[in-house]
Amino acid sequence: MPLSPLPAFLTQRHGELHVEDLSLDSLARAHGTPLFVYSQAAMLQALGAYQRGLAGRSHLICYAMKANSSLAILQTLVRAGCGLDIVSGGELERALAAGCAPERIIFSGVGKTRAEMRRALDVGIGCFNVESRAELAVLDEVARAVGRRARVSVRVNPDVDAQTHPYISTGLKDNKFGIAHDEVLDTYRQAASCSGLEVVGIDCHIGSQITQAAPYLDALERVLDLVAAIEGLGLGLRLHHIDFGGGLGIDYRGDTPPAADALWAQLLQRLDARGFGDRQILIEPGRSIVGNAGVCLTEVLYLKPGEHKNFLIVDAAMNDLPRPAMYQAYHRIEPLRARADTAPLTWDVVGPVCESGDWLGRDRELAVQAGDRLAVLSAGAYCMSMASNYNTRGRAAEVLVDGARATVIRQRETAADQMRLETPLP
Ligand SMILES: Cc1ncc(COP(=O)(O)O)c(C=O)c1O
Ligand SMILES: N[C@@H](CCCC[NH3+])C(=O)O
Repeated sequence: MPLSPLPAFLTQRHGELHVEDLSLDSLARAHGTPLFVYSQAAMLQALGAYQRGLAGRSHLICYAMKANSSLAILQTLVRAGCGLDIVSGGELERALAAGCAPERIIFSGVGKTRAEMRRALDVGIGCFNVESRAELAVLDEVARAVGRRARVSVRVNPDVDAQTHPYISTGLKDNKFGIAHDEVLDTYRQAASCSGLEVVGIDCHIGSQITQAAPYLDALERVLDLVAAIEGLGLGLRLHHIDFGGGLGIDYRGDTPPAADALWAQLLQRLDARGFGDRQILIEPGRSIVGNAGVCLTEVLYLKPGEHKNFLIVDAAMNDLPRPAMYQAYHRIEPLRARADTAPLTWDVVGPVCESGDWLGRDRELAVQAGDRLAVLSAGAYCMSMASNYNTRGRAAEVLVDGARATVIRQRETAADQMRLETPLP
């Protein structure tokens, strides 16, 4: 697949890669590597495409914070009008710390605990996206015990093939997510009979890194069929909102997902044609907001040319950026400074972690020397939020760029930080 032009926030100036108005090499020198650098303008621009697409409609864009849950990024998006989609008690606390109004928080996930439910009810979140009948019963019990009614939406599994990596497809019968199509009406009957619950919506999320409009259109038709059936049950149910989940893909390697505004123009047309244009629309985008707004900077430690393979050993690794190891994902890799004095060679870009799966890119043509720095592109989503301390490596630092201003939004983690919660034996 041919590579696309660089994302708009990355430009080549005088042979150096810049993010907005700042040289990435200068940022790497100032803050060390590995370093995540995010462009505020890029994420606001991505959000803007959804806001344009849904303008004039009652809607709530709940950024799926699992994609990147940095407090500063959450604040940026919340201040720009986002609600948040959370999947754990930890994310709930972060969402509140970032200043998100509780009623603009929705809670997804198949394994919510009673304690998480209680806390979410105490602060008054907007909606629970319930994923099983057993969860519905527990939520009812917890809500009654604390004297509240939980607003619920049932996450349906529409059995639509999102045509994405099997690990990130969620809307097929074989996936653990959502309530099977055939059980949806009974689930709404159950919900309607629970005094601790208030039915407010329906929800569906079919997967991630979806690069075509067709799966969304299929899912929409199925969900609307269900809305009609639910409201026809004679239980007096009227669904206030319809949540279409997230999942829109980004360009990693010449991928061409539809633009959010264009996709929504199509979806809204169908929604209106089916007579449901008056419902509030919720969406839960993650990757498409932050994915291409971030890069991970890394320094070349050693060149290790070999008979069969040339290895470029860099200081970022699978613990910082797990997507290649987990999904064989492709992330474009670019030198921060162009080099005229070195012939390009084909390299496997690998990290220092003791696993053969610790690679960031394979067979990459690069002209580099030890000490050079590289940018791993499309690293704004599911990189830092999936980072670990494997090999007792500290998590990377993070910088948010706004024009010519760079703000350190997370310090580099030290070994002492990692040991803070442990109790050594006497
Ligand atoms: C329930 C739910 N909502 C939203 C998202 C966000 O997806 P994406 O980052 O692909 O937009 C996910 C992740 O796939 C999810 O599981
Ligand atoms: N972690 C996945 C996306 C998971 C989406 C959450 N359901 C990725 O990096 O592509």
